Amino acid sequence: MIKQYIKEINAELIQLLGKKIDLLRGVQAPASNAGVSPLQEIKSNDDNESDIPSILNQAGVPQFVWQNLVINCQAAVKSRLPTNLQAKPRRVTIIGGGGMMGSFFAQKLSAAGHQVTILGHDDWDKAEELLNDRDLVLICVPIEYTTEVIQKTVKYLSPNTALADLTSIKTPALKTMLEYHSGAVIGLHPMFGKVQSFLSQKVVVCSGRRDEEFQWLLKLIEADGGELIHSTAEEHDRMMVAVQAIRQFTTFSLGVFLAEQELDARRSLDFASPPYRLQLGMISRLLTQSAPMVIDIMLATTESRQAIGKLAATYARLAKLVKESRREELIAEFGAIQAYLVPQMDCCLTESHHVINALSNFLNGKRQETENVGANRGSPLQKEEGRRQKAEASVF
Ligand SMILES: O=C(O)C(=O)C[C@]1(C(=O)O)C=C[C@@H](O)C=C1
Repeated sequence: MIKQYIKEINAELIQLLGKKIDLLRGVQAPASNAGVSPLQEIKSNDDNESDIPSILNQAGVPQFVWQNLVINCQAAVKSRLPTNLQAKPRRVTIIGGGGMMGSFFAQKLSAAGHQVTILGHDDWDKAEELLNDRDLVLICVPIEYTTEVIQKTVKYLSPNTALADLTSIKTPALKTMLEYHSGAVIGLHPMFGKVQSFLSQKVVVCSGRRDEEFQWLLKLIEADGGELIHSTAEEHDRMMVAVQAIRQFTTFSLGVFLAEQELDARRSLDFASPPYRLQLGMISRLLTQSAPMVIDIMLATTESRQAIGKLAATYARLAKLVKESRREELIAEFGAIQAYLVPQMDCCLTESHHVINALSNFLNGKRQETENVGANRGSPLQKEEGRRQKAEASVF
């Protein structure tokens, strides 16, 4: 009885969500002659959202449930943007297509109807066949081999083949591609590790030559919800000092330090605040990446090596203040970064609230699961309650 009722509610919810997503897709349309797009119209009407907290309250729906729904609807709207991907199937070879990023691109390109071949490191005897007459060759090998592989690859390419690479440092790769290949060239850097789709992920695009020959590929990324960031290779590499080298060094060195201290990480998690959990999460994530890639990103440019050296000097200066208990000076340091960084980073604060909310939801789900399993091991009464909770959870 209850099961049937929940099924009906689910069906109603799904229908309504479908309606909302379709409607939002419709309002993504550009501005009409009157000059205001439907999306601008919705955004300008703040009253739309102002009564939501009280409606949620009356219905007994926690705020986070609603927030997650809103975010996921927005993601669905983006990922379902109409595309013209079916236009023309391309012949693509991915060099290094067996790695995480290479196989991600291989899967996305195949799913969009393109003919994808992989050239792995043991396949160079078949290079002639695998690289000849391609629309696109995508180089996706570790940073340390990129330049060498580009030089090896171009010998097999016709000027009609477009050449792109996905490496994390763009200046040397783009320079080598332009120097050795006379056809279309572009440098791409997907700013993510393991993901299921391009949704809300950024891909940096560094123009090389005849960008128009890559439009079908860039559209494919956008149609899957990705965001393209156009930049020169030099600007990209400068930005990577903060975005990658410094951040990875900070995470890496914290990991090294915690291991040196023989931290009982598992036990510490029993006491963990959400930010501490996230910090350990970042270390774990770093450790799933390839060690040479992480280290090569830190060593990539003179600027990144120098910046890491300066960071160490800042640590040393602040550590001295801490060691000597110079409280007022440390508070002044805090004030200085508040004044400089806070006005530039308000969106990051909001995002951190979302991440922490999502983490709390996830942990809550896990705790309920454990309690259910525990209940299954208990008395007949506890077992019955456990079964009931489990059945409810699976129906929903
Ligand atoms: O772990 C992640 O999700 C990452 O974003 C990985 C990450 C990064 O650390 O910035 C690693 C290397 C790539 O060049 C891009 C992204």
